[in-house]
Amino acid sequence: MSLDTPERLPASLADYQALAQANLSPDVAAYFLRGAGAEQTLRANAEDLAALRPWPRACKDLRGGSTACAVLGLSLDAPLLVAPMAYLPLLDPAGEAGVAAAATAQGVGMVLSAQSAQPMDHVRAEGSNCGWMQLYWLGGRDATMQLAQRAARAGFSALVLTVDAPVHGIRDAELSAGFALPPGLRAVNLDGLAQPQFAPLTSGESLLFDRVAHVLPGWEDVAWLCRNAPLPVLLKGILHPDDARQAVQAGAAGVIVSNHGGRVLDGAPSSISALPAVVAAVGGAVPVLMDGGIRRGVDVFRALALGADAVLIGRPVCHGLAVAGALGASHVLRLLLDELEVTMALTGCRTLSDITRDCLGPSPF
Ligand SMILES: Cc1cc2nc3c(=O)[nH]c(=O)nc-3n(C[C@H](O)[C@H](O)[C@H](O)COP(=O)(O)O)c2cc1C
Ligand SMILES: O=C(O)C(=O)c1ccccc1
Repeated sequence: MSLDTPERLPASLADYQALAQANLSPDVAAYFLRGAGAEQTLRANAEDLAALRPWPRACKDLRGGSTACAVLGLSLDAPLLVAPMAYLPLLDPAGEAGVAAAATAQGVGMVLSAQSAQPMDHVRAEGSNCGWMQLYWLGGRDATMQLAQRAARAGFSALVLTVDAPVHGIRDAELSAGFALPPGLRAVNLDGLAQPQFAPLTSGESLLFDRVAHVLPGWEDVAWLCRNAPLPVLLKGILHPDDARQAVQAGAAGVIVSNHGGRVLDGAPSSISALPAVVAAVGGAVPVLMDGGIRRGVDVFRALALGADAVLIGRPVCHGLAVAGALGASHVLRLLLDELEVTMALTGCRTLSDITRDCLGPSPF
């Protein structure tokens, strides 16, 4: 399939994925599309969602239905946000600002990556629905707080602290394709913030355990950030219910169930399989979001049925951006929204609160 054959327009996110795969250079495709290790978790995210069966219902009253919702103060047309993703201008010059404009046009939210290659003020000027800023722990309290303050000044309304990637996952496909950032592309929003410097290793020392581990955050640092940051802090990358309980105890304003799209610990449980236990552990104290493997509107429905308050979309937005710039990203989001509405209508759900565990049919096994 190619964009030169207008008689075959992309009709689903799968079409966009195929087009993006065909058109991107192998190294960029490896970075954006592939996962860690043998990609077990990347596959499980989608497969475990697909195993859940929406249960059709007949003759329900659908008048006045809506997908609108509020998530931690964000008013959205549907419970959908673009996930934070680094270095989007590698796919199209519109980059993060183009995706923010697309999200805003479609009435969904967006989380800006700390590794955005465009300044946060510019991104928000192009798309005000880009309301949350993601960050990593920057090696110490001062630098992390400085970034939080930059985000507050730029008008973001929440921070998303990613806690599932204290070290990079080992991404075989990226390594073998030789992916490297081209000169000129960098995380501009981190300019001027102190980054940890490591003393040389002596023999027998491990870079990870003897250097990096000394600048990683503990729960006391997370609690400190939640207490002192100028904005509410969600934690992204929670899979274990005990971590979810810790997050609430530390003062997190929300929890995002995620395995980083299968890019960090290969073999980790799929997000959807981890969701119910996290929802139970949080017990309604704060919103629970999830991401990983959402490729159809029915997947959004499946996640909501298992208790998510909203979902984040990662790679499909990259596919749309790579194929047709901001318009492609916008169309990808539109397809998801249309599919969600149709799924709700066919399962007899008028509003998001109608989407419950009972809306899923018996397992085929
Ligand atoms: C190319 C790429 C870059 C990413 N960069 C970040 C990042 O900077 N920060 C972060 O918290 N997560 C990052 N993620 C993870 C996403 O936010 C999200 O958790 C994941 O992509 C969701 O899975 P999905 O791609 O199957 O939808 C990245 C994911 C991809 C694919
Ligand atoms: O690629 C990623 O998934 C990611 O989260 C990241 C982390 C640091 C720098 C760039 C991207």
